[in-house]
Amino acid sequence: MTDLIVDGGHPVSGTVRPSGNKNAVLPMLCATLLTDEPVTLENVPEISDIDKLLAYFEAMGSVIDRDLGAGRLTIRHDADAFRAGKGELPVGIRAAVLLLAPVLQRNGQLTFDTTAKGCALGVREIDPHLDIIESFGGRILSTLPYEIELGSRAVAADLWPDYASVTATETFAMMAALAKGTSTLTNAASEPHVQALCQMLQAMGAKIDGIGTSRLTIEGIERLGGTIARVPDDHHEVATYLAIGAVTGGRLTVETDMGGHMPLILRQFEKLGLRFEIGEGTITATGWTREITEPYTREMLPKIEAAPWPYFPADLLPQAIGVSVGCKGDILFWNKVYEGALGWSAELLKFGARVHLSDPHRLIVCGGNSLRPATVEAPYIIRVVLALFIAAIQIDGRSTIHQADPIRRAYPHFVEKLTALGAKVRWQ
Ligand SMILES: CC(=O)N[C@H]1[C@@H](OP(=O)(O)OP(=O)(O)OC[C@H]2O[C@@H](n3ccc(=O)[nH]c3=O)[C@H](O)[C@@H]2O)O[C@H](CO)[C@@H](O)[C@@H]1O
Ligand SMILES: C=C(OP(=O)(O)O)C(=O)O
Repeated sequence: MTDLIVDGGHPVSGTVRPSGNKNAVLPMLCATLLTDEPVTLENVPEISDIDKLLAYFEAMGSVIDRDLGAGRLTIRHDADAFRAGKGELPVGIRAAVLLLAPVLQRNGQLTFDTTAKGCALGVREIDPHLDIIESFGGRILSTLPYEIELGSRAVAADLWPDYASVTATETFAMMAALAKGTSTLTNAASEPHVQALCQMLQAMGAKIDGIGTSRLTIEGIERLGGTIARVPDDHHEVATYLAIGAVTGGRLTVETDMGGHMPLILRQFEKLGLRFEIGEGTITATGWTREITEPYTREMLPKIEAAPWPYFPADLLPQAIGVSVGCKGDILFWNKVYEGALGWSAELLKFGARVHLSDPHRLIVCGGNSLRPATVEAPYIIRVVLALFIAAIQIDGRSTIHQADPIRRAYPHFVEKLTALGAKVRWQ
């Protein structure tokens, strides 16, 4: 069942709890390889990327005890079991690249031939990861497949990469935590999920300064221990549910402790006419004016731009685009991260929207159109399925989204959660 059938025009109202953040739980799971002691993760979401990662761990001989209902998972990698394992690195998930550092730290060598591509957003580079590994003393012996060796203990490094990469910062943290000496990373990514990984490493004994900033300093230690860590709620999911509630004319409350991370995100959706109420541990979408906030600078087009944290996240830009097709005015969306993240936007024309792709990074959506239900094709991009869904659910009548299953990578029980809130949506 890969198609989503959406009967739009019904209010989505009530209260929902978000799941754990995919982009936090994946590096946290990979970091469990840095110790032989058990690690317990709480608030673990039921998503397909985790299933792939756990299948790999099991094939390598790791011991996993997962309580799906409680969202709890305990994992232990005995040194010998993992060394002798015959698992293949998972494909179709970007997080495969997050296995390079901890597997090297554990086994001293690694062979891989996966391209570690997840969503089809353009080139998904592995160079920043390999640069970091080489800086810590790793040697690339061959390419395609890549054979990497880390003969002895990693040696501390000072790095200042071209840009703030989420997964490359996580690779840095996993190399530096066990390296000999003190390492620094300037131009570090600081997304909530990067912070969550660093906090978990700290709880395992790592000495990390600068969490949440663009400069990380890590004093390496000889061994890390087990811990119990909670995966943070997914701020992307929080914003997505709020958008769905608002565009359907519902009143939707999300219960979460992520409010501190949300001000800039909510402000971008407010530019599209969404209205919110902030409570103690809750955010409620209360309405949608459809009016786009006009800048005082009259010669400027209203715009929403996505870039590395603390900017508006690239993983929320599609959802904002999905809202905007129902607005009355014009607005520019600017993806400063990916060079191939907007090609799907022609699908919006099928709903009767008017969009203009200025270049691979910029899209102008012209509002005020009368929209109609449509059958659309989703690319292999999780958040674009949500964009098409948000467009569909605001329009009276039945729409179909083909190949919608990438949402299983990040939005657990999507249909069940929405059905409980009054949405008319099902898999087919
Ligand atoms: C498993 C995981 O955590 N995936 C997330 C991670 O992917 P990932 O870590 O792959 O994304 P990066 O932060 O490396 O950025 C992706 C690409 O954008 C380009 N780039 C990025 C930043 C920049 O300032 N300049 C620039 O050119 C580079 O081509 C880079 O390869 O971060 C992305 C950006 O938040 C998110 O969309 C992904 O969901
Ligand atoms: C782009 C995403 O994921 P990945 O990097 O895992 O493909 C995403 O979570 O939106």
